[in-house]
Amino acid sequence: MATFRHICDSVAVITLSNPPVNALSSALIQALQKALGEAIRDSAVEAIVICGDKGKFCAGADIREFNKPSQKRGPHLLLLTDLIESNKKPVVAAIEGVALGGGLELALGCHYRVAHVQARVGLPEVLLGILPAASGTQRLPRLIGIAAALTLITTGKYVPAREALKLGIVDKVVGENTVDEAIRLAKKVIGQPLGSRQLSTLPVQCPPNVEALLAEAMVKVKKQFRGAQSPQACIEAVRAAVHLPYTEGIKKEQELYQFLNATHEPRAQQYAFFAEREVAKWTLPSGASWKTVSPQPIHTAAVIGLGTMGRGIVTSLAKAKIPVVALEQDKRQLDIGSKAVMSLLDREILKMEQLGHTEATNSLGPVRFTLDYDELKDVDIVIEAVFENMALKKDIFRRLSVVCKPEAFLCTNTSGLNIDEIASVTNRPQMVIGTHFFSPAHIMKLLEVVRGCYTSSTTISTAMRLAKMLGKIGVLVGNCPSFVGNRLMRLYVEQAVFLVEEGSKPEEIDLALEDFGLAMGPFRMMDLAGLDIGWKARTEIGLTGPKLPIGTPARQRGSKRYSPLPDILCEQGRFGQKSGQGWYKYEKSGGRNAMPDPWLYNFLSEYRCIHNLKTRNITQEEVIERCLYILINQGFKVLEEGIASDPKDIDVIYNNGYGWPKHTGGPMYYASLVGLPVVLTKLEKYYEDNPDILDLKPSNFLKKLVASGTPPLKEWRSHLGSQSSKL
Ligand SMILES: CCCCCC/C=C/CC(=O)SCCNC(=O)CCNC(=O)[C@H](O)C(C)(C)COP(=O)(O)OP(=O)(O)OC[C@H]1O[C@@H](n2cnc3c(N)ncnc32)[C@H](O)[C@@H]1OP(=O)(O)O
Repeated sequence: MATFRHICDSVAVITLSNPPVNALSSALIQALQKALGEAIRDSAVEAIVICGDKGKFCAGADIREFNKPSQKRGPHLLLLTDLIESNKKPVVAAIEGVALGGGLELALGCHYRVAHVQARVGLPEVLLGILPAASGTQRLPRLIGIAAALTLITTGKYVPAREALKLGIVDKVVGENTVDEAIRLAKKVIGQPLGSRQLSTLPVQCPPNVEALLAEAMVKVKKQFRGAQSPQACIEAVRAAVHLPYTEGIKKEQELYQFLNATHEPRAQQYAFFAEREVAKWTLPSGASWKTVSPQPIHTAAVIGLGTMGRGIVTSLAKAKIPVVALEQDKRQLDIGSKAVMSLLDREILKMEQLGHTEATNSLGPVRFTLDYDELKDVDIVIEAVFENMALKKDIFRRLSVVCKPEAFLCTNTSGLNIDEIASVTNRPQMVIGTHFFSPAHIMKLLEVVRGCYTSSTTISTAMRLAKMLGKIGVLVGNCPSFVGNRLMRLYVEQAVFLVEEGSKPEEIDLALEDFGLAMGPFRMMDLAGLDIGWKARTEIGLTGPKLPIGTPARQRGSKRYSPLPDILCEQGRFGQKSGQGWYKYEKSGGRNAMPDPWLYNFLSEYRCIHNLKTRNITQEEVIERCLYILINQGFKVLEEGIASDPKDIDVIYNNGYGWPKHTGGPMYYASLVGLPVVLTKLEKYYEDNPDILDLKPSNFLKKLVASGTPPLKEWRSHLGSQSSKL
């Protein structure tokens, strides 16, 4: 756990050991306390180095222990940091890999910190719904000042070693032999006064405008993490560091920690943390799984199409150091696309340089641009990323069948087209898979990996491995129109439009959902994405436009309610931000500043008049419930149909691809927080009021769970019964 071995020349080295990341479990904290006690008492020891086993200092408190009420990690760790700091023998932290959360707090208790150049440090507690409660909010501001500490503590950002050196978090950065260097430093400072190295005793250096700084930070986090309490508590704790002596500040830190711990946020965020790691551990009903099926190596890749998605995917591959061949259909598109890719790559290089990488250019994989399909003949994987047109995609896949080597995997980046139809035109349907990237593809963490009926488990394994190589979270889902993410999203957006027909204003709906915590309300999101995209898709399938049978009622398709509002806006040339007007108006075409549009109010009045729609007062509560519960209800249907195998798959998709607030855990976790009987009763009521909105009808699976006594979320899967899985 924590071992103490004697080193020559009187320096004791204590090694933290708790694989895989040396997290501070209560057992490790106890072992560390024991080892420290021994080293302090041992008169032959004059200095101490603390390091981590297997090249990782410490990833903080053991999150697996968070839900065990009897654990007392915090106070223990806090006492330990005080014990270390007040010790007369100098203590040096040798930071390799990571020093995060409690790991960094431990290092801040030490008198000196030496870091390996590739190490990262940070206080990510805020991302787990808590705050650094082992003195981090009090010691860090004393070390690096209020502004920098606020940024680190409220964002949870990981800082690379060189940046940590600039900020003053670490004293030295080394390229190798971190522990040896720490031992050398420890020996050198034996006998030197430690006063200035005891952070708790230092004054906080406050700029004159400190209150303004804190207020500004508060405004920022309230906007960025709407509805979440931990970022605000972090600021309150830093405010305590500004105004109170250290011991009083610590009391405040503990109080705020207890307050947060009593909310649902820590549990929700920690659920989200583990869910993200669990989804990589896929299992198929056949028994094949990540453990049994090896991925094939991917040394080279190709991307077809250099539109917005293709450019991001090429950049993402280059960032993962995978050599890419990027193909376009004609010279003009190739020129435009290649320039755009080069500019994205330049930005990546700049970012890396700012983070202290000296050889940033060499850390990207090479990209070759071409018009020639023959250049694809040797690549291990192809990702087609042309626009959403089935005929075009099929043409490309036919061609790939001929050109690519037989072992090459063929992926289609589609947000909803049928993978089986695409696979069926190839000579290797078992090697075809959907890879639904999210825009911007080089930044967004989510990758929906869509299994078709022919897709082999080796192909799944390879695509999931690719996600990991790209630093993304791959979530395996089944093949159905719009897969999981967009299938749920469509109903949420449609519900928002129905609410506008019934009397809400777009900005009221956006505000309600943004206050709930969604990154962007549905109308701002539609305007950003472009209303014409959905319009084209609806025109293609005959929901609107020339293919719509004559005599179809304007607000009905089959037995379902339909709103033609978005179609009419498009007919008026209102495509959203790109045309300067959509649900909102903008300062110019391409403008970002959404402003309520009086034109729309008049238009809506006329529309309601024509369709004989009576407006009514719609509460925020109804907006949230109808928009979110219809999405959640569809989540239950997706589980019932075996399109997703577990509620956490849906939550990971929403948290990482759709701006769902992580502090509520994701839509399915949120449903469990609200209580399934409540969700069911509300859906029943809304369905009764709106019998033509068929998707409000509660799913059988939701009803089954409630009838079974509302089991906890982790047991839902076992209640699915023998459904026909699409996985
Ligand atoms: C009154 C009480 C007050 C308490 C005061 C003290 C408390 C301090 C609070 C904290 O310290 S909270 C924890 C803060 N630390 C973090 O948030 C770190 C989270 N981890 C990561 O960011 C990453 O895992 C990593 C360390 C950068 C490694 O990333 P990598 O991509 O290499 O691997 P992963 O797949 O993410 O993780 C590998 C493996 O390790 C598990 N794990 C990671 N961190 C922790 C942890 N802190 N506790 C427990 N387990 C952890 C992770 O779940 C993976 O496990 P698996 O079984 O292999 O899936």
